[in-house]
Amino acid sequence: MGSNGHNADVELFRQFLRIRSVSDEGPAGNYSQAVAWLERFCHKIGLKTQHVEPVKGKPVLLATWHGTKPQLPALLLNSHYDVVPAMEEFWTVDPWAAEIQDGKIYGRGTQDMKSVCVQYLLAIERLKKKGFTPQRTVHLSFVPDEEIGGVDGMGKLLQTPEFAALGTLGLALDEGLANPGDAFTVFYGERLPWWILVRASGPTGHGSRFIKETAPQKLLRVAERALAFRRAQEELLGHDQHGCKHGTAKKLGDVTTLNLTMLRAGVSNDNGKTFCMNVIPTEAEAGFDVRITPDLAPKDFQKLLDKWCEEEGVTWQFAPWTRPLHSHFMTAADDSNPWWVAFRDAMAAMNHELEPEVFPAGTDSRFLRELQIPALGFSPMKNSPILLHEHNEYLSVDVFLAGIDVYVGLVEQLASKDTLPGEEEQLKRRKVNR
Ligand code: MET
Ligand SMILES: [Zn+2]
Ligand SMILES: [Zn+2]
Repeated sequence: MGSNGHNADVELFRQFLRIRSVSDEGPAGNYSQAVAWLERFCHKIGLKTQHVEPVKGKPVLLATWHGTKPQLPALLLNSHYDVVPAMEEFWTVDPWAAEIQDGKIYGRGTQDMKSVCVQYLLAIERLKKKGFTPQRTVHLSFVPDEEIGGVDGMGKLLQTPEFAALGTLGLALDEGLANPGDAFTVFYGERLPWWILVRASGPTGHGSRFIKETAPQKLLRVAERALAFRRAQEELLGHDQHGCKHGTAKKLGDVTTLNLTMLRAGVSNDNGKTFCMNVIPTEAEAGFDVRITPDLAPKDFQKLLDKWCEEEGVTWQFAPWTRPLHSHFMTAADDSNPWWVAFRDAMAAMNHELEPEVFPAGTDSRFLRELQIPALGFSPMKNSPILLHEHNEYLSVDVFLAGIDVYVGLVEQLASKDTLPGEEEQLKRRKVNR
C-alpha cells in the first residue's frame, strides 16, 4: 500500500473522523452517531456491547471480548470519542472531511483520540481472524465528555452497576501523546487539572473618579500574583522567552502551569454587544486552568491560592462542572507493578522503545487510578509531531496503520498472561487501599 493508501482500515478511520462528535454540543454534537458507528463496528467483529447512559444524551459504549479464564483480572481498553472544536477558519483543510494529503490524514480527532478508538477495534478484528483466543477478558469503553472534564463520562461510568459488573480490572490502557522521536511515550500519571474561578466584588461609581478597591482592581491583583507564580514555574522548566529549551532536563509534567483562560466584567445593557464604559462593574471574574505537577502537593497550591485571594479580598471556587481530585494517583512504572513489567516487556518484544512520563494535561486515567486501577496512557504514535487540539491536526497513514499492529501485539501478549508474579499481592493492596 502506498503512502496515500486507501485501504479499508484507513477508510473506516476516515468515516469515524467525519462524525462531528464535539464535546457536549447536544443533539448537534453527534454523540449518538459516534456511538452507533462504534457499535456497528463492534457487532461486525463479534463483540457484545452495552449502552450505559448515566447522563442523558451522553452515552458510553461498553464492549467485551470474553476470555477463556474470566476469573483472571481483565484488561480495559478505554478511549474517548468526543473531540475538541475546530476553528475552521484556521485550517487549510476541512477539519471534518478526513482528507488525505501527502500520506497524512487530516482531521479533528486524528491524534486525540479517534485513531485509538478505531485501532483497538481493528486490532481485535485481526486477532480474531488469525484465531487468537484471549485468556483474559478484554473490555472496551468508549466514553464522551473527556475534553470538558470527564465528570459525566468516565466519572459517572465508574459509579454504574454496569461498570462494577465488568469485574476486576488488571490494567487499563488510555490515551497518550505522539512522540516526535523514534520511541513511544507512555504515561504513568498526570498533573492534576484544576479549573478555578476567582470572583471579585466591589463598589460601583462613575468611571471618571478614583473609586477605591473596585472589583476589577482586586481581580487583577490576584491575576498578577497568579501570573508571577506562572513565571517562576516557567523559569523552573528552563524555557527562554522564545520557547526554546535550555539548561534543565525538566519536562512540562514536572512543573505546574497556570493560565488565565477566562476574564469577565463590565456593565452592558445589550448582552455584551456594547458596554457602559463609564460605570464601574461590581463583579469581575477570572478563570484559570491550573495543572499541578506531582512534585507539588495540591494542598500546598491550595494554600497559595487561599492566601492570594484572602489578601486581595476576593473568593475562589472550583469550576462547578468539574470534579477536582485532591491527590495525585500514579501507576507505578517500575518492577513493583507486575502490569508495568508486562507492558514494558510486551513493547520490548516488539522492539519498541518506551519513554515513561507524567502526562502534562489530563485524561480519564486519573479517575481509574483514583480507584487504584493501574492505568497507562499510551497512543501508538511515534515519529509524529504532537498536534492534539491544534489547527490542522493530522496523523500519517503509516503511523495509523502501524498502531494497529502495536495493539495486535500488545493485546495478544497481555491477554495471554496467566496470573502475573506479584499480581495477587497487588490486588490485595488495592482492596486495602479502597
Ligand atoms: N484532556 C483535557 C485537558 O487536558 C480535559 C481533561 S479535564 C481537565 O485539558
Ligand atoms: Zn484526549
Ligand atoms: Zn484532548
